[in-house]
Parts: sequence; C-alpha cells; structure tokens
Amino acid sequence: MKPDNALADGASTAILILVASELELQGLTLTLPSRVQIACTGVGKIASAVETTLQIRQWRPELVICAGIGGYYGSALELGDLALITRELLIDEGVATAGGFLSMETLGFQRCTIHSPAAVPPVFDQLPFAQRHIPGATVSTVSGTQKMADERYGAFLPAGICENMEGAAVAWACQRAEVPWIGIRALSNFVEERDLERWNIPLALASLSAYLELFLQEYSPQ
Ligand SMILES: O=C(O)c1cccc(C(=O)CC[C@H]2O[C@@H](n3cnc4c(=O)[nH]cnc43)[C@H](O)[C@@H]2O)c1
Repeated sequence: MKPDNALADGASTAILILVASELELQGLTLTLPSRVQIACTGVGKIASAVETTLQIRQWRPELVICAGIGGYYGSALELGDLALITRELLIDEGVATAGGFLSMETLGFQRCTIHSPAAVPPVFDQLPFAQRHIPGATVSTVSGTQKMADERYGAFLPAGICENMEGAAVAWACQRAEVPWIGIRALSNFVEERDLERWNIPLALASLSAYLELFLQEYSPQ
C-alpha cells in the first residue's frame, strides 16, 4: 500500500524545498503551489544526505532547493541578505597536519567541491536585501572562533562564503540521483567569535520567505 502522500504513478513534483530544522520549517511563511513540496531533513551532513535521498525517491522532483539560514564570512553582505549557491565545498573533511589542513581531495579520495548543473538562481530587484552568488561551505562543526573562521575562509574575502551544515550533503545526494539543485541561504549570522546576541534568525527567515515566494511565483510550476 502506498503512503497517503505518495505520488500517483507517472506524476512528478516540480520543486522540492529542503530545510534542515523544524525552526526553519515553522518560520517560513510560504504559499506552496500544488507541485511544490517542502520537507525537513534534520541538521548536519548525515541526516540531510539520507533524508534528501528518501525525499527524492518519494517525490521525484525536477529541482531541489536546499534552503535555510547560514553564516557569512565576507565583507559584502549583511544579515538578512541572501546567498545564491551553485557550488558547495566540503571544507572540513580531511587531515589536520603540522603543515596545515589536507583535504580528502588533495589526498586522492573523494571530491570536495560539488557544482550544480542548475542555472544560477535569479536576483529579484523588488526585494529589499542583497542577493549574491557565492559558494557554500559545508561543515560538521560551526566556526565559533575568529581564528577558525580566518583559517578556514581567509582566502574568500571580500565576496565571501556561506557556511552551513547541509549544503554539500544535499548536493551530493542530488547529484547521485541526477536531480538539479540550488542552495538559497539567508544570512543569520557572521562567521566570527560566537555571540548569539549578534545572530538574527527571524530576519533571515523573513527574507528567505520573501525570496522563495517570488521564486515560486516566477517559476510557477503547473
Ligand atoms: O551556538 C548556538 O547556541 C546555536 C544556536 C542556534 C543555532 C545554532 C546553529 O549552529 C544552527 C545550525 C543550523 O543553521 C545553519 N547555520 C546557520 N549559521 C551557521 C554557521 O555560521 N555555520 C554553520 N551552519 C550555520 C546550519 O546549516 C544548521 O542547519 C547554534
């Protein structure tokens, strides 16, 4: 027997929006067109990779949007601005040595960069915040010190990079399933010395909602 929400044979979902946490799912104010689904993967690489695979198998989407909040290392954007992501870097998978960090790719194991086959997401003029095409950096441990942030991302200034905990895992699962993906992250904090008073998750979720609403209108899947 099929679950209640399974698709009829031959049907497909146009867009599957994946967020990491219930906080993000509950905080988004979206009107979903009929062929758009939204689901929560859980936080981090393992939960999001597994859940993305299961969600793709269930909904057979034409596009996955990996949406959520993220941290920003850079000088061009403010909190509430949007990172439009088509390249995700596995930035902390490797070996720490006295001579510095060696990535798995450098050591001859798996690739550490996942490129999207999808077009760069659009910039919408009518939104009151900046939207920039920058890479995502997927980590297991949030950079909570300025030292770690500088070591990880010093080379990315000034355009910047968006740190998160799921992007590359979602992208990897999409790539294996041959489903195009994009990342849309609203900046909730700067990647710096941890200070929760400087985070603004409500602002980030408001601008993420505004962007996604326009995106879904623009691409109104029938
Ligand atoms: O340090 C804390 O107490 C704390 C409180 C609330 C949330 C967090 C998170 O680390 C949220 C992780 C969650 O949100 C994404 N995210 C947002 N900002 C960042 C960041 O700077 N670095 C990495 N991930 C970030 C992430 O994708 C997770 O889903 C901590």
